[in-house]
Amino acid sequence: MARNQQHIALEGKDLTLGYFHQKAKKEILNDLNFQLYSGELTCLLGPNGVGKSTLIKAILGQIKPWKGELKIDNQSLENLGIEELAKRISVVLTDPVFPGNMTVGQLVALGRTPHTGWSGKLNKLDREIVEKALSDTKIAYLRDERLSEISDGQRQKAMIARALAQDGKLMILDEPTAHLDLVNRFEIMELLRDIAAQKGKAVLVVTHDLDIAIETADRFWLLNCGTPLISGKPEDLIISGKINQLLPGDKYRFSLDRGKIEFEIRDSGFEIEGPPELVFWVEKALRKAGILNLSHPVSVTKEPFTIVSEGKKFQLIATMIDHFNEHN
Ligand SMILES: Nc1ncnc2c1ncn2[C@@H]1O[C@H](COP(=O)(O)OP(=O)(O)OP(=O)(O)O)[C@@H](O)[C@H]1O
Repeated sequence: MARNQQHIALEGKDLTLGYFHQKAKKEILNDLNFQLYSGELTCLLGPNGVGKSTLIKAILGQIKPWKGELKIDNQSLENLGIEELAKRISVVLTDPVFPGNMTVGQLVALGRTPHTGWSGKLNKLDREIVEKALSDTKIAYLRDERLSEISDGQRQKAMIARALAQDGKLMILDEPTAHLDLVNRFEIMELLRDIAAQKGKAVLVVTHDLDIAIETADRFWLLNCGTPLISGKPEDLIISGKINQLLPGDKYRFSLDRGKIEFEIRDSGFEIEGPPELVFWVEKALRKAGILNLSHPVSVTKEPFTIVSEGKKFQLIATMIDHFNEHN
């Protein structure tokens, strides 16, 4: 969808947030401006303690902004009651507490509560929506399983199914992939991306999982202490170097070539010849082994992988490092 047709589901204007702590004002975020678009998966990234959860609390109406305004569908949050917010925003928070003997089906049905009232009685449409949420998240087979008897990844999908059944136009998830294995982390994020794209929802995910966020997110919001919120396509933020906002100091840098965080590459004393992708891994292993310069030139060849140094040949980096350590 072209930008000028994109629907702004949530907007923050000059937002300042904080807490009252022991009678003193503790400002956490100031003058934030942002727009969250429908149909997109947006990942909110930033260091520990920068205020990501604080921003989520404000969006959920749990804390009031000290300054500025939050708008949902162009309506000020202040004018929306808690019940109205519950219909518009589906939330998956970290470590939710639900009784272990509750079944997956019952949990997902709870998502309908804002629509059914507290009686919790589901009508035909509610039941259809619950079934659809179970099938969209591919956990219909877990319907009768108890929450205490399924895996963390399955429970996370059940929480997402519950949020889907709630059917808010906005979905907010705080670290939904924490504690999951690599495949499940990808699966959850891809599921969220599909939900955004196919159902036109605005999905905001707080995450520390930079690799997977790069693979799946349509947009990043980068938060850092004392700087404005940076919003953009992950690829644009990588190319412009703005992604390095996540890495204060000069110890680490985001490598444009490799697409991940690395130690800042300073001029090394290495003279290694060969295909760049092999030289890269040899240099990395040497640096990790504390070897920061080589007294002799080294060359690397492919197929079979061979390292040649001082007339000696090594088929493994480990053997070369052992040799180097023994003779230096
Ligand atoms: N209820 C509270 N009262 C006072 N200060 C608080 C409260 N909750 C959080 N803070 C402070 O606000 C700051 C931001 O906390 P927040 O939980 O929003 O950070 P975060 O970016 O979500 O961190 P993390 O990545 O570790 O989850 C921290 O300094 C924290 O100590």
